[in-house]
Amino acid sequence: MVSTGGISFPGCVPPPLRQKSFSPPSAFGFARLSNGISFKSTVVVCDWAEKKGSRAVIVNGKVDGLGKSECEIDLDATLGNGHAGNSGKNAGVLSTVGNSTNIKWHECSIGNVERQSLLNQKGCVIWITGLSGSGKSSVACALTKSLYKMGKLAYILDGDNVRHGLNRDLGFKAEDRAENIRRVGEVAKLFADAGVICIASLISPYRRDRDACRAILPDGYFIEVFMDVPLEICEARDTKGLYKLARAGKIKGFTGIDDPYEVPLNCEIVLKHNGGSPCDMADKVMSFLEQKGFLKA
Ligand SMILES: Nc1ncnc2c1ncn2[C@@H]1O[C@H](COP(=O)(O)OS(=O)(=O)O)[C@@H](OP(=O)(O)O)[C@H]1O
Ligand SMILES: Nc1ncnc2c1ncn2[C@@H]1O[C@H](COP(=O)(O)OP(=O)(O)O)[C@@H](O)[C@H]1O
Repeated sequence: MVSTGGISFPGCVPPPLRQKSFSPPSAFGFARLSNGISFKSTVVVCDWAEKKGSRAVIVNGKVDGLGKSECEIDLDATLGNGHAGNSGKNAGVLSTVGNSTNIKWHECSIGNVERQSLLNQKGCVIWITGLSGSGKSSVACALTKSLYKMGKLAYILDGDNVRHGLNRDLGFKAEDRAENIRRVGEVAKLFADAGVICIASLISPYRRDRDACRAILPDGYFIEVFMDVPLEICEARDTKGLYKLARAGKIKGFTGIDDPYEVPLNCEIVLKHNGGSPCDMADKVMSFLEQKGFLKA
């Protein structure tokens, strides 16, 4: 555990920021697998293919020696020539991503670098996770106010609020929670690409779902904040009366009562329950943002 300025960094300290395009998923060229096989492909379509373990789809490509014209691989390698996203070389090439066939990424000459200079800040995702009643929304709001006072643009994606609209079709079983997190993760990524400091405040009880959101962002741009507040304290607060209902068996699958919460293992910031007011906690996140260079272009 490393501690800096009162902020705890359990496990690893996030890597230094790298200016990297948020634009995706298509690249020409030459990829290399972990087993040493190199292959030429006209297009590689994937989610952040340069990340180890990402899925990649080779369209119209040839895996040398195997002669496949279309295949799906686990990419455990780096792409030979990086993103083609802003090179313009892939004009006219259609891709397949998930169930979306024949799609093409469109680039604009105004990109996230230009938006960052406009806003004098770097967009990122601050992902606040913790039990119901742990103080997620309070910290999200306090942080937004502090940023606003500094002239920095932030936007909160609160689990409760997003469930009033975009995610109104989802319940609380594990698959629904996973889809809830996935959608919010994708929306948060768009906000970050827009240059906004996006504060996602959701219980997000499963490590795998949170890690999937981290994986779609450039390294260092997903800042996981764990509200380390014991269940007894959350339950004693019970502002909405939900714990009482859950204990009475009137709400089934309530996180912390009869549904799991997986504590983060390597988050960037831990906010302990005795760490002061929501404003004090927001200050710790502010220091982190300052230190990592997010509060300037
Ligand atoms: N079964 C169950 N378990 C947990 N929480 C429940 C449940 N049913 C309703 N609520 C209310 O929904 C809010 C959590 O929504 P999230 O979208 O953040 O949940 S999740 O991330 O999909 O797990 C949560 O809000 P917060 O108290 O702000 O966390 C609750 O008010
Ligand atoms: N740091 C804190 N210290 C004491 N009480 C807090 C703190 N943060 C939040 N609370 C209180 O706890 C309750 C739940 O906070 P909330 O932000 O709604 O949690 P969540 O969004 O995680 O459900 C509220 O009554 C809030 O005033």
